[in-house]
Amino acid sequence: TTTLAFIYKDGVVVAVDSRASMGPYISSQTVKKVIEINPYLLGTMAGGAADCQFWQRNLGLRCRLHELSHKKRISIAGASKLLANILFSYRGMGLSMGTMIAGWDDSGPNVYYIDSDGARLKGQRFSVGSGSTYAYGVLDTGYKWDLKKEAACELGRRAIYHATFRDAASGGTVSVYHIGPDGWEKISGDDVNDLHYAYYPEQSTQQTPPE
Ligand SMILES: CC1=C(C(=O)N[C@H](C)C(=O)N[C@@H](Cc2c[nH]c3ccccc23)C(=O)N[C@@H](CC2CCCCC2)C(=O)[C@H](C)CO)Cc2ccccc21
Repeated sequence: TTTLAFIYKDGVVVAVDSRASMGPYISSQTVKKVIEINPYLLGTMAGGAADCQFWQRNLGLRCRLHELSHKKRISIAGASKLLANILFSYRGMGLSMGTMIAGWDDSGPNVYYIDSDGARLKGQRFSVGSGSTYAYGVLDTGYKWDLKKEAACELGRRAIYHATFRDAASGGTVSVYHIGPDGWEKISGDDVNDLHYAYYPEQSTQQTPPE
């Protein structure tokens, strides 16, 4: 898996791949690794599939209960704390999760990294999963705080693409989301093979060979 999220001047970019694996076997090329907790909050998933899916859904339920009892949407800090506390309570019991909680609240764009060891970090750029080292190489090289929205989304897309090229446990499609003051929107979903030939047209067999 390769997932990433970063904040910049105009919001938050979240990008993920869609491969699930069981050892060397690719068990799926079409899994969703972004959970839409509410219109302003996204969660990303890496690690044990069942653990991620169960606890992120549980987080969504608890965020909704918070909203109903406080008549106000939960902050990103608050949502990430709910998840961090429950994972901490299960520490040492075998959960395996590396997730990011990203969104826009009164304090603007926010992203937190939370994992099953009990870590909870607020930050500007994170990448989580087996392909994260490759993604960081692209992300850290191309990042600027005042990127335009188009360029920010393309940076996220390219970082995940390059990770899927090198990491056998990442692949399928690259999904890119953007979170702004009006909430999240899905920007794109591209098959990594299409992206490959878009980035390296000279390798495509479709074109006429050079003279
Ligand atoms: C086929 C399949 C799933 C699957 O292959 N499950 C296996 C057992 C699983 O958990 N795979 C993990 C890797 C793994 C296997 N055993 C483990 C024990 C501990 C920790 C990790 C693992 C995985 O693909 N993880 C993904 C993220 C997942 C993908 C599925 C959606 C939720 C996030 C990754 O982190 C990368 C592929 C790198 O492992 C999960 C799933 C959900 C929905 C629809 C289909 C599937």
